Amino acid sequence: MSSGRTVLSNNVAKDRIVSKFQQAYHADATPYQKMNFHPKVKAASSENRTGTVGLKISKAVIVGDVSVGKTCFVNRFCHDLFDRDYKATIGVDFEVEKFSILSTNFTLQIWDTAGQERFKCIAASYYRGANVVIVAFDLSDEESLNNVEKWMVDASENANDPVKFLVGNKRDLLSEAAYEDIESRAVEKANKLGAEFWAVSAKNGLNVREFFFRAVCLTYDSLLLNELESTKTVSSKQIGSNLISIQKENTDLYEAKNKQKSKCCS
Ligand SMILES: Nc1nc2c(ncn2[C@@H]2O[C@H](COP(=O)(O)OP(=O)(O)OP(=O)(O)O)[C@@H](O)[C@H]2O)c(=O)[nH]1
Repeated sequence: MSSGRTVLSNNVAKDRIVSKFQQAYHADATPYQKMNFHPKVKAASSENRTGTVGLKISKAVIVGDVSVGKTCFVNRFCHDLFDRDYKATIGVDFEVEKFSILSTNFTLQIWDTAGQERFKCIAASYYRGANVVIVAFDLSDEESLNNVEKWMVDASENANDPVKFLVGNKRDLLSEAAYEDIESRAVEKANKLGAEFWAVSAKNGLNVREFFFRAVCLTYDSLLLNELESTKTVSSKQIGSNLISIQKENTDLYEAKNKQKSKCCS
C-alpha cells in the first residue's frame, strides 16, 4: 500500500472502501449483467456471515503483449504513480491490495506478468488458481488486440472459474474518432472471449480505480455466493473396500436455526 494514504483500524485504506456495486464500463460488452450485489451477499455481509471469503486471499493475474502497459496500470492503481520509461517485467511481480467490501475485508493479490516470450514459462506458472484474469492490450496498437485470444486461453486454462476482463490501455493516446474505431473491434473481441471490456489510461488514471473496484465487486459477489450456496458438503470415507459418502448440512452461513442433524447415506 502506498504511504500517505489514510489507513483505517482494520488495515484498509480509506480509498479502498467499496460500498456500492461498481457498474460495467460498457453495458454491451460484458457477460456480467448483474447491477448490484446479490441480496444474499448483502444480507450475509451485513450479518458477518462471510465464511472464508474475508479470510482468503483472492488472486488476479494480468497478461498481455510486451509494453502494453501492464506494470503501469497496476502501479497507477496501487501507488498512484506513472513511469514513462519502459522497464521490462522480469518473470512476474505482485502487489497486495486490501479492500473493505460491504464492511468485509477482502484481499486481492495482483500478479503482473511479463509480456516477453522468453519469460512466458515463468509467468504461466503463476496463472494457477486465479480468480480474476485481466488480458491487457494497447488501444493504439492493433497487433496487441489481435493477440488477446491466446493470452486469454493460456491464462484461463488453470484459473479458478475466473472473472474475465479485456482491458485496452493508453486511451490518452487516441482521439475520439480513433478510439471509436478500435472500440468496436475490442467489444467484438471481448464478447467472443466472454470477457468484460474496459478502456483505461495508466498515464492519466482514467477508469483505473473504477476497473479494480468492478473486479473486486464481481469477485467478492461470486465467491461469497458460491460459499453461501454450498450448504451441503459431501465428504467421503474409505471403510474397508467401501467408499462411504457422508452428507452433512453445513448451514453455518445460513440461518443457524434451520440446522438439522447430519444424515448418512451410502
Ligand atoms: N501514453 C501512455 N503510455 C503508457 C501508458 N501505460 C504505459 N505506458 C508506457 O508504455 C510503456 C510500457 O509500459 P509497461 O507498463 O512497462 O508495459 P508492460 O506491459 O508491463 O511491459 P512488459 O513488462 O514488458 O510486459 C512505458 O514506456 C510506459 O510509460 C498509458 O496509459 N499511456
